[in-house]
Amino acid sequence: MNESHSTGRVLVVDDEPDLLTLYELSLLREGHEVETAASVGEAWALLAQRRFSLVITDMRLPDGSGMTLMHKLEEARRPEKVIVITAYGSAENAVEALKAGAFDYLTKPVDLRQFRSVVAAALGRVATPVPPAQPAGPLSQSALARLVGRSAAMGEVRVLVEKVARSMAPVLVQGESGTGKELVARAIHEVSPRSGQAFVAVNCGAIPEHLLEAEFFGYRKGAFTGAQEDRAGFFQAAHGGTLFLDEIGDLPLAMQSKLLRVIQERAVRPVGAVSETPLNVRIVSATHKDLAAEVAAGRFRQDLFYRLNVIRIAVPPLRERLQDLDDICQALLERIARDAGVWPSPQLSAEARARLSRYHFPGNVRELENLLHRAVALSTHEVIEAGDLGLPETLLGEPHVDGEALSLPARPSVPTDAPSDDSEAGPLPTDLAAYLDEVERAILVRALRQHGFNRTAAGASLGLSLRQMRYRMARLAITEGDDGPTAEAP
Ligand SMILES: Nc1ncnc2c1ncn2[C@@H]1O[C@H](COP(=O)(O)OP(=O)(O)OP(=O)(O)O)[C@@H](O)[C@H]1O
Repeated sequence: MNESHSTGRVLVVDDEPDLLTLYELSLLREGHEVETAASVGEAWALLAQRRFSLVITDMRLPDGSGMTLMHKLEEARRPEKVIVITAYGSAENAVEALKAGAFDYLTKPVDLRQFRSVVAAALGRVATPVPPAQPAGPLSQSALARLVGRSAAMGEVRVLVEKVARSMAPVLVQGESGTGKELVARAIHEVSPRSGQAFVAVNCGAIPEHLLEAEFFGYRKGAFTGAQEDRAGFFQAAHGGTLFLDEIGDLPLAMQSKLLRVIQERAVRPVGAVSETPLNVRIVSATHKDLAAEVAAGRFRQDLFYRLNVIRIAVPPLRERLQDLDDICQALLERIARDAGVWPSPQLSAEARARLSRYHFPGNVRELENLLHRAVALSTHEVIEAGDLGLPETLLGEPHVDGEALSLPARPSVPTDAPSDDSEAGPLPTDLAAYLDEVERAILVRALRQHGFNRTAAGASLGLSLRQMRYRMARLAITEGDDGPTAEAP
């Protein structure tokens, strides 16, 4: 691993002399300068004399806890990174330490290979911070800058992004579809010391179940039919950087166990390989689902939830931060115009803005983006009028007051053009599957019509992702040609 070449000055705090010697020897062998302390008091005395690159502390110390030391460092605004060592099975302590800003944690009995790898990760870029990577093309603006919005909620999201970027702690980004979860994940990566390394984004719901293991962990040549050469998986590709696991709630239970193991062991074994390779990957995951409810329903492993949910960033739906609408529209219009080579960028008329602020955006910022794309393409002037927006009249609510959330539209009732649900009196269907398909088809077509054939918005109004919507439309042979063109890019 390339980080193992960075050396630093390390303070190790533990009251067990044998362990202290073990850690010390291991660090000296790696070329680090090491000092040791057996209590919070001793450690603080050493810290008063000099700066360290890293402090490794046991959680339980005779005169306090590792957390005490961390809080003292935080209060004194010291730059030292902290790794805490917790007793086996005390995950709460580890989580508490990560939340308090620890770089990472190790569990007793400490595996020395892991120990070296975590230390290397902590010291990796201390000496020479890498400037944030500037992705090429249309993404050239940093993700944090693209996270537009002056609402308190968005301000909080940006503060959290900058705060959590410093550590290794796993982050779970929660929010409805299209709210900007991936943008938040990218921003965390770009602000972090890992920004010079890879950001690998994976949509967990889009990979066929039988390919998950090979895609995530890679495989060795000959591991299965068709494996003609060694291939790295997402984890290896993200080594040193950040792995973004989008739609984590869609991961099947069997794969959840394997993922948990890799996260706990910090090592990955490609399919067909005999040994594991140590890994240094920061995990950011995202979901539109309520994962706690998924755990309660037995669809998501509690231990994995616990691991991933160390720090949670909630991205609110657009309808709950309509104060951001003007700024987001402006940013999106500038981006759309720039990508299309149009100048100056089109503006929204006052009426168009008022109309947008009365819409509840089931597909959130992505829906707004699609809507503006279409409006720019359709409008013949530099000013986009309300009529260019193609907003369905039926979904416009009351004008919002002071950024209050708008109420959602009523749940769709049973479609009138679907087979009748006259359950008491009518005959039972002779083919239940076909009957239910008809009901589903009618509902989907109705939602699509209501949303001007915008699949994202129609799907969101029914609690479905775009992918699920596409799948259902394909299964039920609902084609775009049937009912008019779709309103969004493929
Ligand atoms: N605050 C914002 N300001 C400007 N643009 C934004 C903002 N939030 C999101 N966007 C844009 O909206 C689009 C959707 O964002 P993103 O893909 O991050 O959402 P998501 O929540 O990950 O969606 P999904 O759940 O469908 O994966 C992107 O083009 C993104 O750049």
